[in-house]
Amino acid sequence: MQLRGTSRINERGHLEIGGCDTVELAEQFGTPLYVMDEQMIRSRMRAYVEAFRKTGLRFRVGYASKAFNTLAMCRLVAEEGLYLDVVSDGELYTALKAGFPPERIYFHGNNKTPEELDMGLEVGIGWFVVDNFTELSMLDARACKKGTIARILLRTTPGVEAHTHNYIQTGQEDSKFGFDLASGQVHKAVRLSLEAEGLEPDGFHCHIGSQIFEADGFRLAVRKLAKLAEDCRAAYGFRTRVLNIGGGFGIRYSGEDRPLPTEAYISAMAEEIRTGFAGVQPPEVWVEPGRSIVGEAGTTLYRIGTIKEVPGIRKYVAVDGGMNDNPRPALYQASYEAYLANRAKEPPSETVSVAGKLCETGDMLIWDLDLPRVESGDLLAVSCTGAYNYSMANNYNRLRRPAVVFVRDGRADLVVQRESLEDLIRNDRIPERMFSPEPME
Ligand SMILES: Cc1ncc(COP(=O)(O)O)c(C=O)c1O
Ligand SMILES: N[C@@H](CCCC[NH3+])C(=O)O
Repeated sequence: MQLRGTSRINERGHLEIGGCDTVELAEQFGTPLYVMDEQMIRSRMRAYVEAFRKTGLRFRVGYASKAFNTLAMCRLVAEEGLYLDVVSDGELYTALKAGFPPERIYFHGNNKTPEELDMGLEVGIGWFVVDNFTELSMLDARACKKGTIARILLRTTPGVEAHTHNYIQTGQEDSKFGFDLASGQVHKAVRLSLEAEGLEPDGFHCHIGSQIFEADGFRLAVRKLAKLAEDCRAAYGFRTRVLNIGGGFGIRYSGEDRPLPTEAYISAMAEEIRTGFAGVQPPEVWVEPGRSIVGEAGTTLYRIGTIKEVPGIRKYVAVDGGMNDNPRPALYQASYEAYLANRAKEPPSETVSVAGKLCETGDMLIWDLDLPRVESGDLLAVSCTGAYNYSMANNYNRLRRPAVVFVRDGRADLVVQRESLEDLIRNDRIPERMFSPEPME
């Protein structure tokens, strides 16, 4: 059992997070419940800032809010002084409602709608990360119409694709995101944005993948962008002020995962920046981690309900949530670790598989998990659910999305209320014609 952040096992043999007994949290807030270790989130953010400070480079750390975006989370990011990456009007709206300074927000996405561009311009966000030529001209036109100038980064597809354990160099990258580097698309984008009256290009962005465990892919991406920056300086006199290397830093979901320490990723990038910009002022370097800020700080508490044994084959224990609150196992075959929060000191004595409660055979959260003898009513804690769980949760089977609490120093604060049955039908309408007096056949 790996205890992360402020997690520990208390005298009662219960899992405790942020000084709060999880058995009590489950009683107070119900289950399923997302528990977020606030101190751990903050220290993950500070780890990036510290790692960059040591490099001596100018830098910015952004938080990719797609990983977990709520009012309280945006407020926390604001307090920590980070930038915020949003990809929709919904994420932007949440940030603004949380009082996040718009000038520290930047807008991603491969198909921002005209309304989203207008919203960003209206509230004065810091940057748009322009993804394609359609967006380039649309943003220019809309900025001109408003009599303003939009600062932009150009999203590039550098031809580096990183996966958990390795990276590949691709030629003409087949991706829906960004301007392709190999074919020269990005050069055309630089020229167009320099000519555009409503745009001010500040630099480049790339994102090479997610859950990455080595620095080589990031090194190569920096080398490619440094070369691009030099080519654009030589060709158009364009000075790259910002290089955003994206997110994707891996975390440890289970024993096999071996992420590098944050400092190792950042110092590797910094080395490439210094080499790539030798003799000239290096740009400000940005990263935008999501998963590695919140992933390991989240734990989901489930109540175990039914138990079914298929003799000689497998024992299924079912929890009161499933692929609606954590779609990652079903979507990506993601694996998770879990333990009994109410009997955390007991050694494992059986192997079970954890099923969700949804009407899908694929609704399995964990296969072959070693636990003490499980009983109905036990509390299961699944760790590392802070990223892409709440944010990807849905109402399949009309299940209600769980509540979220932030825990810290023995305090538990409800930051997202559990959905109610009423919430589920709030936006439903029955057409008037269905109220017709004629009897239904
Ligand atoms: C453009 C961009 N930036 C940042 C991220 C965050 O990635 P991660 O959560 O793996 O750090 C993503 C998601 O993969 C992304 O698409
Ligand atoms: N949602 C994915 C990652 C995609 C990140 C967005 N580019 C996950 O849960 O791992």
